[in-house]
Amino acid sequence: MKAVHFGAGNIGRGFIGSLLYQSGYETCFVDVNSELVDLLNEKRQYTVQLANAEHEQTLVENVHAINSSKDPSLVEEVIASADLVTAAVGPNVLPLIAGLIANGLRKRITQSDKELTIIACENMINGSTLLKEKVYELLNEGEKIRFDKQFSFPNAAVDRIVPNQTNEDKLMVTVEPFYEWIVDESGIKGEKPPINGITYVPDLQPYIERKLFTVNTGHAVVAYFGYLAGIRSMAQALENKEIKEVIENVLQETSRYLTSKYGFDVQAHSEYVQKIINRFANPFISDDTTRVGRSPIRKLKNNDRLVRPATQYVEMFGEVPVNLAKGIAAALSYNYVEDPDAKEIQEVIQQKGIEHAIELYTGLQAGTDLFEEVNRQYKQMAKK
Ligand SMILES: NC(=O)c1ccc[n+]([C@@H]2O[C@H](COP(=O)([O-])OP(=O)(O)OC[C@H]3O[C@@H](n4cnc5c(N)ncnc54)[C@H](O)[C@@H]3O)[C@@H](O)[C@H]2O)c1
Ligand SMILES: O=P(O)(O)OC[C@@H](O)[C@@H](O)[C@H](O)[C@H](O)CO
Repeated sequence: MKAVHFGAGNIGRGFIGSLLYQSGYETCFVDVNSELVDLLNEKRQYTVQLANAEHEQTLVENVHAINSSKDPSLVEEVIASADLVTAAVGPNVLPLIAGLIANGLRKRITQSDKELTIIACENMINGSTLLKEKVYELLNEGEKIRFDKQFSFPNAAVDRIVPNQTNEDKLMVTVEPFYEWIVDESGIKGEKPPINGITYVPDLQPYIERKLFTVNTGHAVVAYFGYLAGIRSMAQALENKEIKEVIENVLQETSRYLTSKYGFDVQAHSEYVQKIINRFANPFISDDTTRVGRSPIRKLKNNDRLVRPATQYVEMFGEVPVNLAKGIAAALSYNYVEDPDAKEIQEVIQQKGIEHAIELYTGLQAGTDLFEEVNRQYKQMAKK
């Protein structure tokens, strides 16, 4: 079986590539990083190391790579004959790979009527749907009808902490032992991709919200408060009593929303939350607050990990989640100059004021209780 995976980065090699290999796939990575592509083609294998006391290592074999900036037509060819296409490039990059996927699928329909599943493995709600929309924007009406018959873009939730890598071996990836890959099975055309480790569910919404509004909400809050406290290590940030308290309070709010909305068992959910906080503190993993806090404009969007659970909470309980509001204020305060999003937010705040920035980045309306709470918390933080 042949898989094409866009993005040979942390999660691409450390999680998706590894599971694909264990499931019998030969994987072609597609990336724009020449160094990575060349190394993958030279070695044809890489090591995944677990961040635990044993530092267990496994070899991932049967891999090669294509540089899509140099050889786009090769990418289209491999898509035409693939058994699976996956991507983990970041939500903002999905539109940039849509053209290659559209052309690869166009080529495929001239060669066979075999179905194909395309899965975006990004930290966002409806990632594959976004990718599909971007692909379909490039099609004519006839192609859309044909694509609908043959291709599916099921949404997914992926969970495994893979920090930025500092290993001497540039292909080796250190990953946490835990992983979860949940895929929406409704609408898959043909056979569900046989991947050991995927859990197929009939409705992804509870799972993606549970993951994004627990793992990623909690992670982002620790990252922003950690950075603001001058701490660069995620594990160290969690040793700070105030930050630990903030994350616990924030996750109590998201837990109240998630258990009420989806009926998750309260005790089981509380264990899930505790397990996640322990994962963040894994002493064998070295993760940076600036990786976890990266791209705050994306993270502040109204359907992402901070604002979405907050607005849902207001809608469901008629109360303002003050801790989530504090997390949003911390994201707006994040002033790491090497992050282009953080830099832009700080410039907008300086030039146009915090009220303008809250409206612009979160979509919250001035005058609403949530907006005013974020504004109040931001100003309180700025005084410190
Ligand atoms: N690292 C994690 O812990 C983790 C866990 C779950 C989900 N994710 C999600 O996976 C996605 C990737 O995250 P990551 O941490 O692996 O990032 P990363 O930066 O390590 O990897 C992204 C890769 O995509 C490549 N890329 C960029 N533009 C491209 C293009 N046009 N075509 C092909 N490749 C391109 C980059 O060169 C890089 O190798 C993000 O959406 C992230 O939220 C990450
Ligand atoms: O990848 P991002 O920027 O959306 O979020 C940063 C981290 O929270 C994220 O990469 C986690 O490590 C991952 O989602 C764990 O499953």
